[in-house]
Amino acid sequence: MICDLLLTNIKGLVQVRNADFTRASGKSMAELPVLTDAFLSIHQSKIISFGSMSSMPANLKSLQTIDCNGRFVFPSFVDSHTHLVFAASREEEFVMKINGATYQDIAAAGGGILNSARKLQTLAEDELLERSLPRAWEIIQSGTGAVEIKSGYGLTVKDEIKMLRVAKRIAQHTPLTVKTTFLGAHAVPANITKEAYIQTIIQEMIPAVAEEKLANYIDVFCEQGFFTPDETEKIVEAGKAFGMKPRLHANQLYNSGGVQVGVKTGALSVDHLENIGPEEIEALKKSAVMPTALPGAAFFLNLPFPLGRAMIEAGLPLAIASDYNPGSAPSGNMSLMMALACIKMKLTPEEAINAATINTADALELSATHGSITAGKQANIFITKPIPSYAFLPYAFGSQLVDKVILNGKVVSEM
Ligand SMILES: N=CN[C@@H](CCC(=O)O)C(=O)O
Ligand SMILES: [Zn+2]
Repeated sequence: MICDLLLTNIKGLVQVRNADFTRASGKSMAELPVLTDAFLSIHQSKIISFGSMSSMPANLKSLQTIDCNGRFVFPSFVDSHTHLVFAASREEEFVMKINGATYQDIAAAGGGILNSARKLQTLAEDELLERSLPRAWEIIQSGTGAVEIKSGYGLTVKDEIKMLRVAKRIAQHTPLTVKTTFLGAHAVPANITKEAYIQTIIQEMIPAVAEEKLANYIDVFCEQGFFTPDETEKIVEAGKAFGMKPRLHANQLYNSGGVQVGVKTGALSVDHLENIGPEEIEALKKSAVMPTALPGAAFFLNLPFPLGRAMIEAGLPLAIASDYNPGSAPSGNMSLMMALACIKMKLTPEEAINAATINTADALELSATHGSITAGKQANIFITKPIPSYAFLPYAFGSQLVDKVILNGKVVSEM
């Protein structure tokens, strides 16, 4: 028996699942199967076999072997919500926030999303790619193997198309698995009424995006001051007619009806959820929508953290993603997101790991290939530095504990 790559003496092989396990919910969020003193074999970009060292076949030969003594092996993170294609950072707004301005104050002063749009509109597609690729490599090095990337800083037909083309080109220039989302309804540009902009989204942007097959999904920033639930529904239904399934920005700044419209339109996920209550939890319980917390954004904007514990105790699944963007979450580090979920939302390490791997894979329709250590799945994994336990990853917040990254069966990053 021969394989391309063999990992031996793994202290803990984390998130070992059968192929039919696709989503952790309620009490099962607390269950995290871990195999101790394990091996894992990889061939032609897939996980072929794994088990305890004592059961490793004597005739298993490999072209390359990595001794993982003292180290844990995780499935790569799946980051199901990012805006990592952008032109430039926004530290000037960071300082305004420190001095007391709210997200809404900054948006009203022409900052926020419109600030990012102005910067992006002046860039050529290749330049935007050049600026975005280092962020893609940065998240690879911190353990992410699959990522969702949204448009929404273009806000004109040509600039939204440009953003989505760049998002798709990231998949050609890196080993990341990329899913793309059209978010033309992120903000209303200054030079057009909201009504006219919604018409542009529906009549021009969605058909153009669909024509070039640039987006898997459609998203709307359903929020007071941005798009109402009725407008959200109208835009989402127009996207669905072109084969784009919905996922929504919901209940970030206010309890503004995003969760309910997500449930009504059959969204794959409703993301943010800083402002929900019992009614939203009840609505989610009657649906298959994946509630997704973005703890980095709640942290950066000093918003209330989503009621993670309450959602899990209500029997719901929960996913966590980074929201990597220049305005509300300038970090794509999923270990940090897990730490925030544990510290601020009272998730246990097991719950946080499920939320950042198997559940985000489900939210991105990647369960067949990503999100767990399962024979036949894509060999997307990372090897930690020597650490005492898997819980050390969310515990030691801010430390870089990802040592080697293996994507599609190949070592792509080594510290
Ligand atoms: N809230 C809407 N969109 C982003 C922030 C965008 C920005 O401020 O640039 C978010 O998810 O937080
Ligand atoms: Zn977002």
